[in-house]
Formats: sequence, structure tokens, C-alpha cells
Amino acid sequence: MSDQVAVECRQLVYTFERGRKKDGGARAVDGIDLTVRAGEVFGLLGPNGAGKTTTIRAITTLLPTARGMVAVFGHDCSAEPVAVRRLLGYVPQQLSADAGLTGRENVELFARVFDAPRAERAERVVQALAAVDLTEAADRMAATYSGGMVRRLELAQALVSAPRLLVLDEPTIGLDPIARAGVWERVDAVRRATGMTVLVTTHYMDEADRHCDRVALMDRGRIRALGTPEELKTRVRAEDPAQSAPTLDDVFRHFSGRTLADAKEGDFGDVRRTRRTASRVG
Ligand SMILES: Nc1ncnc2c1ncn2[C@@H]1O[C@H](COP(=O)(O)OP(=O)(O)OP(=O)(O)O)[C@@H](O)[C@H]1O
Repeated sequence: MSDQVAVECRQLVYTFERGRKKDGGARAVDGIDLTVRAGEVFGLLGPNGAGKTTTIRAITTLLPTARGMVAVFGHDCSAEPVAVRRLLGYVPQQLSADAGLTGRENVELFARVFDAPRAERAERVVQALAAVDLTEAADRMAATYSGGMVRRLELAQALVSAPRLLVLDEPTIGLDPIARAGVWERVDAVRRATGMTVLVTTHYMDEADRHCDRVALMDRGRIRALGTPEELKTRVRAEDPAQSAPTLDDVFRHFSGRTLADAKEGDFGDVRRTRRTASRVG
């Protein structure tokens, strides 16, 4: 890990115009300060509606930076969006693989769209498929893949452009525990092999605890706590001696004032988004 900064957000605010009244408008992101160091796996954690995806979309230049500053490896996301996009691999929550193409064709398509150097393209496609353990299934139609395989294919699509920053939005939502472990195994291996920075959102606290170097706990558009999972647990133990062995769920409750289960209830839109994501990979 280096001292270089991969992602920096300063006082980032994002308000949706068509907002929900109970949120006092729709301030999805409410003044976020965040630094992701080069080479780390950084987790943005929180329940549905916390503002994770909105933050990710600002970092990936898919939303304009309305207020505040966002930069990726020193490139301002508003002023230099093209330079930022060249450094990114992004796996969104929505399906990004085409069921009517083979795994290999899907990855080749991304290699062309993201302008991987022509001379290296074929080799990059082979390597990206191998990195996610899809070499044998590469020439099958993606429509025949399991949910876990689709997720790994989408990972290969993002890796083929050799990004410096890999952004994963809920990479394991809707997958069974074995498939979830399979996705993380590949992410960990790629990170070890390349030193790539990984920014991941999840509401699975156990996964974040196991795989993230540092985490930011988000709730209602704000970061409630930030640090390594161990640092956060140590803080909870110090502030609440009744908690002798807190989990990250306990840490979330301590800093946000509510349980993840309460926070998870969300609203109709939140539930619909989760179901859509879960069913698309299921
Ligand atoms: N296009 C939109 N228009 C209006 N409000 C939106 C829009 N997208 C998100 N929101 C609202 O912004 C808030 C933050 O949503 P966001 O998707 O960033 O949360 P999240 O933490 O990523 O949760 P999820 O995992 O459910 O996507 C929520 O209250 C949500 O309803």
C-alpha cells in the first residue's frame, strides 16, 4: 500500500430534485469527507438508501459533483471526467453483461469500448477471464451462467481495461454464500497480484469485516465512522464497556444510533432496487 491518494471526496453533497419529503427534500449525500489510499480495499457500508450508490456515482463521474470536490488519483471528477474514466473499472448494481453473448464476447466488447490497446486486447481478455476463473466457461452463452458466474464475468469486464481503481457496487447482493465467497476470492487475488485499489459498497457487514482494509459506515447521507474494522471495534469497546466483542453490526448501531435491521426497512423504492438487483443475478 502506498501513501498515494486514490479517491478524495471533500464536503460532497448531492441532492436529487425529485426527492422524498420525509428526507427533507432528497439529500442523498450530505457532506462527505473521504480519502481512499492507493492499494487498499475500502468498504462503503450502510443500509439501503444510505447514499452509497450516489457517492459511487459521483466518483465514477456518472453524476455531476453538485457541491464539494471529488478526485480520482488527483484528477478532478468535474473538470477531467475522461481522465478519471480511463483509470476506472466499474461494476454497477445493474446488470452489465449481455445474456445473448458468450462470456468471452462480453469481455471483448468491454475491451473495445474501453479502448484497451489493440495489440494487447486478445491477451487481456484471456487474462481477465482466467482471473475470475471463467476460462472453461468462456465460450458458453452468458444466459447459461449462474448468478455467481455472471458477477465474476462482470468483474472480468471491469478488469480488462487494467484499471487502477476498481469500483464494485454491492458485488455479492443476491448471491448464495458460496458464490459470495467466490467473488471475494477473485477480488482479493486480483488485488494481491496487481496492487489495484478497490472501492466496494455493501450492506453485508461480515464480508466487509473480512475483506476490507478500512471501512466508512454511512447512514442517511453521512459518514458516521471511518477506520479499520479493528479500530472501530476498539472505539466501541472503549466507549461502551458492555460491548466486549462487538461485530461491525454493533459498531454500526453504536455510531448511527439504530440497528442495521431497523435501517434496512427503507421505503418502497429501496426495497424495489434491492429486489431488482437480487433477481437479476439470481
Ligand atoms: N434517482 C433518484 N431520484 C430521487 N431520489 C433518489 C434517486 N436515487 C437515489 N435516491 C435517494 O437517495 C438516497 C440514497 O440512495 P442511494 O441509492 O445512494 O443509497 P444506497 O446506500 O446506495 O442504497 P441502495 O443499496 O439501496 O442503492 C435514498 O433516499 C434514495 O431514495
